[in-house]
This record gives sequence, structure tokens and C-alpha cells, in this order.
Amino acid sequence: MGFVLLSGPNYSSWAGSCPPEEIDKWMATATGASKLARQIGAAVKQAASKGIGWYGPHMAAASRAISERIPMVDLLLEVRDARIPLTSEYDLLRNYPSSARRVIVLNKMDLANRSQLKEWMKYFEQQNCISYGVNSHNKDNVKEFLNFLQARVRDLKKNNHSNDTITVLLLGIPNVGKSALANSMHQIGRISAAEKGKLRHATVSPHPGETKNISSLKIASHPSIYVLDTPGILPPEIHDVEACSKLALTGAIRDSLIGEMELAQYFLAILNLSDQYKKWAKLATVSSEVSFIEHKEEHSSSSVLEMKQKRQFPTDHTQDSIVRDVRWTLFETISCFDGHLEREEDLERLIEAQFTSLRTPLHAPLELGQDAESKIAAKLLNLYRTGRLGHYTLDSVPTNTL
Ligand SMILES: Nc1nc2c(ncn2[C@@H]2O[C@H](COP(=O)(O)OP(=O)(O)OP(=O)(O)O)[C@@H](O)[C@H]2O)c(=O)[nH]1
Repeated sequence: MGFVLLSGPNYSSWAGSCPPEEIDKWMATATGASKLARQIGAAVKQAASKGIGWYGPHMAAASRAISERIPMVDLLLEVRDARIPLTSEYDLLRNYPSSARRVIVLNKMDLANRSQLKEWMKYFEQQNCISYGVNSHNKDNVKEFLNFLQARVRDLKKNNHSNDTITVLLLGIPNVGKSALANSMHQIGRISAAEKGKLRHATVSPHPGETKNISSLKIASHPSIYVLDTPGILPPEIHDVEACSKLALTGAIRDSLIGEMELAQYFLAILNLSDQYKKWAKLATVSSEVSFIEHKEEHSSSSVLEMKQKRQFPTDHTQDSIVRDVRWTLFETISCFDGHLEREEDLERLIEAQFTSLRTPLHAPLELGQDAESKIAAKLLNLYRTGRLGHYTLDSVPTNTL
């Protein structure tokens, strides 16, 4: 199976946006943390007014090409971001009935809150949808997912003996990890060394919208299973402004459309209103132990260095001193804060104080001026997106269904 080329992108005429009237409506009613999300909405509005958005000719062409293939393939894998299981719903399948042909893959589960993920999977089960949580970067996890997929294929073949080759369509909004999952399945799947030797791979990138073509990768033999990786698609307009903010924070919409500063502030609002920071209280003891060791180090360097290494957490990102210091700074700023976080002005005040306190651990000195804030914002976003500042699920499970 070959590569199908879609028409090339034309970013200068991108137009996807949150409709301005929706943003205005939402800005009038939003409360608390959503003030930050409102600012993001305003940024999207501004970008849209300049004709810059996420939807362009390449998404429109891809959307048509994918719609044509949906009825032709054996299995549909709708890849969603496990941090936003609802917001990352794929528009082309919105009204698609629950069926044995469709699986909702909650990818990036390593970045989501574990118990919330379980709740979401329970929710999907209640909706008669098949769902599966996966981390595309984890070999064992992908192996288990391949086994699950092969079991589904066997089920499907019970009713259809004619087709020896199975095609699986990977669908999803931008940046949810479709290409990463396709590559991992191709590398781990049981196919011959010669087939792997061709080392065809899909383009993986931290930036949304990098996959421009539909490409095919073999992931299993007997029967042969091919996955078709597709470009990420978002609808031309998103009416829910909060959804725009979540999509931007998780990376489905380009940062440049919103601004890293606004996104980092939004992340801090989420962190400040969660209980995550309480888990970092134990860093107080680690900090004092490390400074005690550092003090002693001057006297007997080698043995103390060994001790210091032993004391570091073996499986935790606290091994990284910058991450540890950032966590500790965030813990201190939140736990010492005397305001009411449900009040917008107080939350803003805390975030401002946090940006100031983070200058030291993130090496962004005052002399850098405005650049210091940008540096802090970029680093904070990177730490959040790599799971080093906690695991958050931004969508809540609809309560009346559980
Ligand atoms: N932590 C984590 N990161 C992942 C996972 N899967 C993918 N990523 C990262 O997410 C980013 C986007 O992955 P891609 O595979 O390019 O996403 P895509 O859905 O193909 O993106 P488009 O080309 O926009 O459609 C990359 O930086 C990947 O390394 C995962 O399970 N966990």
C-alpha cells in the first residue's frame, strides 16, 4: 500500500476560529480560573480577525479524503488526548454510531490523571463505546494494545472470511499522537525484518499539523494489518471557548496563535486550583537533606556525592534538580498564599508572584526584562507537556451518567 498525497498546505489563509459572538458571550459569564481561559479566547478572536486560524486548505482536503475512506476500512481508531477525552473528540465521527468497528484510543495516558482516566473509560463503556488507554512511547503498553487490536480483528473476521488484509484508519485532531502510535505499532508489530527494514515511518512532531499525507504502515502479518495514519483535523469553528483553551494548552492548536505567556498562566491557574502541589510538600525534607549534604560535600566530596545520588528518587522526575526546584517554588508560593483562589484578582496575583519566584530555578534573571517572562512561560509549558509538573485531566466526566 502506498502513500496518498493530499493537496499542499497554505498557512497564509488559515481561518479556523472560535466565533467572536461565542467568545463575547462566554467572557461575560466566565468566573474564577476561566479568566485566563478568556484571555486565550480573546487571543484566538484576535488571530481570527487577522485571518489566522487552524483550518486551512490542507485540513479541508484531508477531511474530504478521510471521509471517503471511513466506510471502506475495517477498523476506525479514533485517537484522543487522554487529558481531554471529550474536547479532543473527532468531528467527523461525532455522529458515528457506537460500533465494533470503532475504538476510542486515549493516547498520552502517561500525562493524564490516572483515576480520572479510569472514570472516563467507565463512562465510555456506559456509552457502549470501546475505549483503550495507551502511551505510544511505552513499548509494553503498545505491545498490549497490539494484542487488543488483533483480538478485535479476529472478532471482525469471524463474520467476514473474504478479506485477508485488514486496514485500520487512525483518526484524530492534531497532535494527539497518531503518527507516534503508528510508528510504535509498526516497529513493535510482528512483521518480517525485511518489511521493517524499509523503515517507513510517519512524521512525529511536538507541533500540530505536521502530518500532511495519509500514509500506510504495516503492523502485523497473518492476517496482514495496515494502519493508515492521517493528518489531524479540527472543525473550522469551535463554539466552546473553553475547549479552544484546552486544545491550545495540550498542543492541538499552535502556541503562536495564542501566546506562550497566556498558556503558561492558564496552566498555573489549573495547577493552583488543583491538589497537585500538596504532593510536593515532601520536597521540603529533600531540599534540607540536599543542602545539608551540599554543606558537608565541601569536607568529604566523594562519599557525600554518592550519598546524594542515592537519596535522589529513582523513578521520579525529582532527579532533575530544576524540576525539583520548580515544584518546590510552586509549592511554597501556593501554600504561603493568603488570598482566595476562587477570586480572579487573587488568582492573578498569585500567578504574578509565581512568575517572579520562578526566575531563580528557571534561570531567568531580572536583567532579561520581558524576555525573562517569555523564557519562564516557555519552560513551564515544556515541563507541563512532558508530565513533569503533575498529571491533569482537563475534562470532567459528565456526572449524571456515573
Ligand atoms: N507523553 C507522550 N507524548 C506523546 C505520546 N504520543 C505522542 N506523543 C508526543 O506528542 C507529539 C505529537 O505526536 P504526533 O504523533 O506527531 O501527533 P499527530 O497526532 O500525528 O499530529 P498531527 O501531525 O498534528 O496530526 C510528539 O511530540 C510526540 O512525541 C504519548 O503517548 N505520551
